[in-house]
Amino acid sequence: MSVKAVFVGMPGSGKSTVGRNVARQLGTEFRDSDALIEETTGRTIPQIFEDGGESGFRDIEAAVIQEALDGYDGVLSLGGGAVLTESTRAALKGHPVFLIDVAPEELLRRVTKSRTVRPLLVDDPELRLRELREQREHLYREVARHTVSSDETPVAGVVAAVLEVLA
Ligand SMILES: Nc1ncnc2c1ncn2[C@@H]1O[C@H](COP(=O)(O)OP(=O)(O)O)[C@@H](O)[C@H]1O
Ligand SMILES: O=C(O)C1=C[C@@H](OP(=O)(O)O)[C@@H](O)[C@H](O)C1
Ligand SMILES: [Mg+2]
Repeated sequence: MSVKAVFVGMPGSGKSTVGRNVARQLGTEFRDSDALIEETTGRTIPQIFEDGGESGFRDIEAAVIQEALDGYDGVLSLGGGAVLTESTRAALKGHPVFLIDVAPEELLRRVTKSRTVRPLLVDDPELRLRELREQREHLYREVARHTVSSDETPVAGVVAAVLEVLA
């Protein structure tokens, strides 16, 4: 028994949305690391960043992901920075990890429109997205077994592409 699909990629790429829909189509459980973090701590993501900074958040995130993967056979979406933690990258080895790839302009449109507060992007989303991509792109590529492009593809199309790989 092991996880059916894990989603990684930049903040705003659609991991939570696509993961939830893939799970629904497969008739399986869905977990999202950010939702699990909020459930287990009883705090919101922005509060956790305020209290413990990014490093405090990463520690909680890594622990939650380890636990979420243990004996799990559903779908799991990760937060965009989860791959920064080495133990998380190691835990993902051998699993069907999907990278959702989105061009910078479209990513900016999505995070600007989305209601989710992403503390790392609040100041200057365009600049921050560029910096985060530079830091992380190689890590996304390292952990991903499959890459699905989502630039102009509606959610249903991305979900269909994932299901085709899993079929
Ligand atoms: N393929 C897509 N096309 C258009 N908008 C999308 C697509 N996928 C996700 N979105 C939108 O982009 C925003 C960010 O999606 P979300 O699932 O929260 O991304 P992530 O979990 O990767 O940060 C949401 O408003 C969502 O509705
Ligand atoms: O990229 C990041 O470092 C983060 C992405 C967010 O998740 P999404 O990628 O689902 O937006 C959330 O985990 C937190 O705000 C930090
Ligand atoms: Mg998300």
